[in-house]
Amino acid sequence: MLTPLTKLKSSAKVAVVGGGVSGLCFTYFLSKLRPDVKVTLFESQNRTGGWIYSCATKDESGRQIMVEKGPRTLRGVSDGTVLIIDTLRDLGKEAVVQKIDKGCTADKKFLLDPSDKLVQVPDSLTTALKFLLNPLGKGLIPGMLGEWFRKKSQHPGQDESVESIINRRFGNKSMSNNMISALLRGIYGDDVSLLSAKRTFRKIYYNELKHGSNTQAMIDNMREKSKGKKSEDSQRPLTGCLNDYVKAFGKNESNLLDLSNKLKRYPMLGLAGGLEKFPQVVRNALNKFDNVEIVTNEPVVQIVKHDANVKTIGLKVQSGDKYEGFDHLRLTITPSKIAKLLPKNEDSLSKLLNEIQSNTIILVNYYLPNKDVLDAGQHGFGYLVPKSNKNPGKLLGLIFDSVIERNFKPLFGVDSQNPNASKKYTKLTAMIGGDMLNEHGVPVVPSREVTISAVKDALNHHLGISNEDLEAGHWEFTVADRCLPRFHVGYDAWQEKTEKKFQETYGQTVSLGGMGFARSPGVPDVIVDSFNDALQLGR
Ligand SMILES: Cc1cc2nc3c(=O)[nH]c(=O)nc-3n(C[C@H](O)[C@H](O)[C@H](O)COP(=O)(O)OP(=O)(O)OC[C@H]3O[C@@H](n4cnc5c(N)ncnc54)[C@H](O)[C@@H]3O)c2cc1C
Ligand SMILES: C=Cc1c2[nH]c(c1C)Cc1[nH]c(c(CCC(=O)O)c1C)Cc1[nH]c(c(C)c1CCC(=O)O)Cc1[nH]c(c(C)c1C=C)C2
Repeated sequence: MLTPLTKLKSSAKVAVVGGGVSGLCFTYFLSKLRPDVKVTLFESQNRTGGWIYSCATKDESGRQIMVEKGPRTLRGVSDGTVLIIDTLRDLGKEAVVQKIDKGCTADKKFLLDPSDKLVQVPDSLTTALKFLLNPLGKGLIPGMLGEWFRKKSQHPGQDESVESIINRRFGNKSMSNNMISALLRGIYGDDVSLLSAKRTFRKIYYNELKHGSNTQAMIDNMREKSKGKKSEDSQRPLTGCLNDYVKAFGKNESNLLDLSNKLKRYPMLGLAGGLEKFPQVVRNALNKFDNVEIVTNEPVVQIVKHDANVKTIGLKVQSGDKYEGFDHLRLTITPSKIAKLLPKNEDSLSKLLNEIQSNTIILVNYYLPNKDVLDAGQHGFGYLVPKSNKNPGKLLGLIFDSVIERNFKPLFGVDSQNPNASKKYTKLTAMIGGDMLNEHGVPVVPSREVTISAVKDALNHHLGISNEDLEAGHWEFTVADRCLPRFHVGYDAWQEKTEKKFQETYGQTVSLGGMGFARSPGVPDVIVDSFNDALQLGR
């Protein structure tokens, strides 16, 4: 949360709504910090983990396989990733942590050009030249050369769309229509003409606000670096959440600093057996905590607020049971889902929450045993589809899971320990829709058959995979219904207003977490947010 939280009284009772990674980690950190506090976590499904779902299934020959139906990688440069890895170490599971080496095959990202050809996102002089010669690179050089001279926003400090700031800074529409639209689709599943620059493109936004241009920001930062003593990473003290984490749990600071610096060397990390290993490990630990109760298969349907002289808050669940006497309620579900829980007389708060809708993403997994149908030149992390592509299948992008899995290496073990390294198989995940599914603001989801057929066409056209190989594969279809909040222009202001309204209405008895209220929607970010709020409440 952006707003401060007050320390819980001794032996307080806390309710957590949502058993995704936010709710699990908030519960884990708080119940470790404060064994006197009793935490009850409510999860509507029969499993915890939320969108992190490494699904065990069988291929056409009945062989056990795992397909990711949500996230599969974590970025290396993030305090949240340090918290995840250190928690796995604490729980004796560090062996599952895997890294992707910088510059390895799986670190290559591609964009789909207007003629459905893959073009690698530049990571060298050769790939930069190829990119500039492709229509996707149109406007890049003149845009960058003239950036320093272009006018700043007429309304400094006011939010605007990513498309608006990119077109102004780079003096053309090609950048936002091509590379930028693709990159943001690959995180937010939404459109650059709607996404908030202040929230989703902070660097570009604050560079212009503070330095006048990105070029000037680069010059100023280089001057700062040459002025200041370049202290080695290893000597630079931990700051922010990691510093708090060391103090709160009595961690060895240099040990954590080493881990943080080690992780910064890797663009991505993953877990052997799937990313769901992490929420599973945390869940298993929580099952052994005396001060934690986890209630699954029980959707919370209403928050029960009492009149002013009663300081506690209650919850009603779908079965009709009521749970009373909580000193604090932690909500980790999306804003529009929170709105559904509010008492009937809170229209203004409900209206405010409903201003933020979420996009639906369809995930289609393809698995083909014993054959790698991707050409060597296509091996990489995956590809994204820019706005400039016709894109009849409404593809956001496609992840080459088998390439990632073959390139995973144990972070703490010996490199040779990856059983997939020499395996011949193809595993891909197509992500479809996002804002492209919306008709009058409401997601319209095509059938499994229509969607899989569109993905087959796309794999045939974009990657040259034969119909025979496509028909021989195993297919999975998952609708991640309203999974990603829409971070549109004005989102930061909306969050401040909503948190303030919540505190006016509920005082300190409610806090807001999860993707809608963390700095970014990624797993590391929601975990940092969970730790920070648990620390404020539990300090
Ligand atoms: C397709 C996709 C791909 C992604 N890829 C990446 C990636 O590569 N890297 C990355 O870092 N992040 C990625 N993310 C983001 C990542 O999934 C989220 O950061 C993380 O899962 C958010 O966890 P959460 O606990 O905040 O929310 P959720 O996972 O949504 O958990 C909320 C939980 O609350 C439960 N719930 C809902 N309503 C109620 C109710 N009324 N009562 C009780 N329980 C309720 C739900 O069942 C769910 O279990 C991706 C997300 C999606 C959708
Ligand atoms: C094609 C659609 C999507 C792909 N992933 C997501 C969508 C909508 C969702 C998503 N992916 C990432 C995050 C976390 C972001 C953050 O704040 O850390 C979310 C919500 C991770 C991510 N995806 C890409 C990058 C560069 C990152 C950040 C680094 C990391 O965490 O690994 C780009 C990307 N996403 C997809 C593809 C195919 C792709 C690049 C080729 C799938």
